[in-house]
Amino acid sequence: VHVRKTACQIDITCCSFEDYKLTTEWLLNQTRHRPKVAVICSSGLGLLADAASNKQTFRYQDIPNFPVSTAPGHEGCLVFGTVDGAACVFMQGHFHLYEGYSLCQVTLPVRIFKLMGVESIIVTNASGGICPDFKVGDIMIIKDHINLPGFAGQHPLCGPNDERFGTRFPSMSDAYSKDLRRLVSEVACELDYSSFLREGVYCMVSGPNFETIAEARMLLVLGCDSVGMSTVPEVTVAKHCGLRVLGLSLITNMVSLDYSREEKVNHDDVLHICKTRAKLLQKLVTELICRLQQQNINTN
Ligand SMILES: O=P(O)(O)O[C@H]1O[C@H](CO)[C@@H](O)[C@H]1O
Ligand SMILES: Nc1nc2[nH]cnc2c(=O)[nH]1
Repeated sequence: VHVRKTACQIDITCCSFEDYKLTTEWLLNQTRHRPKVAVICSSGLGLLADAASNKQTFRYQDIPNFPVSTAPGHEGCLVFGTVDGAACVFMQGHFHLYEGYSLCQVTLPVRIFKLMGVESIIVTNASGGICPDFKVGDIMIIKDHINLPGFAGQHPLCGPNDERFGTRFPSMSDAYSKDLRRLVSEVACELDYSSFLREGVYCMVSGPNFETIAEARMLLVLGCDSVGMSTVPEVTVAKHCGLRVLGLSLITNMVSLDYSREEKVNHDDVLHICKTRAKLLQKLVTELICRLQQQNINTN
């Protein structure tokens, strides 16, 4: 990992292809698992990894080049295992801009997964509901996103493009795989989740503060259904390097759009809702992985 200057002479911490390779080879030497599916577990959802068997766990601090999780509710472990025979890797906790990491560091694990042979990535997060029809505890399949930090130049693909990962100008109109969205909807219906299953647009803000009411109203006008401080960089880098992506967002609170509302969101409440809904999400994710294993979908 080294510091380099971009064209606009801002120092950013960046990884070279050799850095990614070094970490990938280190992991491949430490584990026999060869995952095809990666799951990024959000704030308070590390439990998703509990469904795996034959687990092998690495602390982020022990993995070369890996950042460490500093956000509360993020365990900071990489867990390899099998779900119904399918080899998977789970990130218990991910990284955020607000922790002070560069977007290159935030997205480093995604490229390592790609080099390890992962084909599909399931990204989960906790978010605040903007769509007035949503309720706390809903699970939103992410149909699309708005990359607000990206509009301001905080974009994980800024800087020299490495063609070994993907093209300079990737398409993002199909970032979230239609097949995976259809499959997860089917699985959710079978599990009788329809009453709290939604689909919508996730917006990333950098955080760390929650939204002002004026900001929340702006997001509603922009067409956002929920808002959070993660996911978009990982999804962008995953799509850039050809991974198939599914995004699931747990609505942990409703964002205040009204000055008369006294309730205020806080991270403890976010974590509490994650805890109460984690088992449901775990069932959905594990059932989905089983189905992927059976069907071995090849189209995007
Ligand atoms: O996106 P994840 O990390 O799931 O968590 C969400 O919840 C935290 C705020 O409570 C922020 O990190 C926000 O992004
Ligand atoms: N920005 C933002 N992130 C969240 N993560 C969980 N809830 C929220 C929210 O209301 N706003």
